[in-house]
Amino acid sequence: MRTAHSAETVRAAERALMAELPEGALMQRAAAGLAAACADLLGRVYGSRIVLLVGSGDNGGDALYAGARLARRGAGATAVLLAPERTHEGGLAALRGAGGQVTTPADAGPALARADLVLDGIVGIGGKGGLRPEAAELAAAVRESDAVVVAVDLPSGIEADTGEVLGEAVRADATVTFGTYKPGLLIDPARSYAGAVRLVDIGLDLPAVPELEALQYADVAALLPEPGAESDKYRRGVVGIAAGSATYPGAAVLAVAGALRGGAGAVRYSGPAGDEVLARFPETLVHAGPPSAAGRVQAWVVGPGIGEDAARVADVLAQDVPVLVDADGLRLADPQVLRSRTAPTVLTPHAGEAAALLGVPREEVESARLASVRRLAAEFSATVLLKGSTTLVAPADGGPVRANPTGTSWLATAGSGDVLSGLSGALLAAGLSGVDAASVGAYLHGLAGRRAASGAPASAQDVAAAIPEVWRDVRGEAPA
Ligand SMILES: NC(=O)C1=CN([C@@H]2O[C@H](COP(=O)(O)OP(=O)(O)OC[C@H]3O[C@@H](n4cnc5c(N)ncnc54)[C@H](O)[C@@H]3O)[C@@H](O)[C@H]2O)[C@@H](O)CC1
Ligand SMILES: Nc1ncnc2c1ncn2[C@@H]1O[C@H](COP(=O)(O)OP(=O)(O)O)[C@@H](O)[C@H]1O
Ligand SMILES: [K+]
Repeated sequence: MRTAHSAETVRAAERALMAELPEGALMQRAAAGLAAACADLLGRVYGSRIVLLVGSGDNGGDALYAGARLARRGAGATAVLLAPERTHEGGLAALRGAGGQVTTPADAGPALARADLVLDGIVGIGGKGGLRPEAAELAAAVRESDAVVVAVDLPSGIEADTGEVLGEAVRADATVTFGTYKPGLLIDPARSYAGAVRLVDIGLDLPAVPELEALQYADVAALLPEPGAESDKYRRGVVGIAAGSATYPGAAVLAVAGALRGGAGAVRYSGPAGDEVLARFPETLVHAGPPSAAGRVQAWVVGPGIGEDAARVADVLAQDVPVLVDADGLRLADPQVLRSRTAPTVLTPHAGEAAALLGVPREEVESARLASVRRLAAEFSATVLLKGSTTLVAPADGGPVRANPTGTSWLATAGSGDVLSGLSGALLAAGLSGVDAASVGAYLHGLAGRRAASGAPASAQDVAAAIPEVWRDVRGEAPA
């Protein structure tokens, strides 16, 4: 599991550790890791030209000490000081001692134009609000340079705790972060400014429960359901799909397509698109009546393409089994009923649906995804999966939010959300908790999207068809 902690948590851990270490030792650990990462990226340090963007705090200090280490190995280093009178003293002395030069933002153009590598030490976890004008101009100037840009701790201008980007920010090719990931490094829009992120251990003792986490291959492999010798289709879990309408039969087909690949023992379909579902997937158990009359089901998916059929949504929500509500179902569900359910409920809105549920503009959800998903989970006492460029999953009980690391913008294709709802619903039926079903579903869905697309457009059906391959990959099994 990759874990991320807030700036406040990091500061508390730093204080505790600094009390036990000699003055400056922690910063030296950070600078050593940073310099090593830069050396890797440069390939050859001797003779390379590096520019350090140095703000007024310790983030600038890290850049200066790392620059001094690289200068001692033969790099030409120039520090651009944003606040010459408030620059980290020790760091500046070290850089000068190693033969580094100093300049001002106004005169930085020629050095930036020649640079092989730019180290962004404008601001780290001490940043507040958008970059101030001079820093913002420097961030914009870096974009014009051909140099490799390495952010110190995080790209200056992103909000460490939320992933918001308030105005101009440094666009990095790589970020070297200290002690732990910061939530903003895992959440869009900020994540897309960070490039490849490398974590440098500086010995912090961090709380076991992080603010944010991201599943990795091994975590997902451990959670995937696997039939045992005594399994039958009911023990593996039966997932019910209440989706589709005369107008949108395809949503039913796609949700069933996702569900059939999700590890449940059987898929029941309830709704008016039974013929279309059977034509494509004869293994589906199709029922014409209301969902509650469809027979035994361990979890329901309700909503994709259901049109205005509020009665079908209410019928599903009244059942005392886990329910995943998506698409039209989110609009038709009675909020009071959602809140009062005792079996697990999973809501899977995209930003527009989330905005409608919260009664705020869509842009507000998109710019503050972490706060929005937490608020939804609290307001509806449900696990909430917020779709988008970084899919986030918030548990109903306020625990750590999960950020999905596998997304791809190729998934932004009609019907791919229906596949996700079926897949996650099947995982719910197989016995995973709401948070695990939603986050494992998003993980596999993202990988399947990448696999199906491989650089060219893929349809939602292709995404569903790629799920078995990525399932095998995650479990480390070679294809038969
Ligand atoms: N505290 C520690 O022990 C360690 C800290 N480390 C580094 O120290 C950083 C935190 O240092 P600081 O607490 O000094 O804070 P920062 O250096 O992140 O930022 C604070 C400084 O930036 C300026 N600033 C704040 N918001 C700004 C904005 N919007 N635009 C322009 N300037 C802005 C402030 O005036 C202040 O001087 C970490 O991100 C990390 O890089 C590492 O060296 C590891 C050890
Ligand atoms: N820019 C993006 N980057 C990565 N994934 C995205 C992006 N935009 C959408 N997605 C994903 O694509 C899927 C689309 O789902 P949804 O919005 O419900 O569409 P539909 O209703 O057409 O199926 C979701 O899994 C979502 O997370
Ligand atoms: K920075």
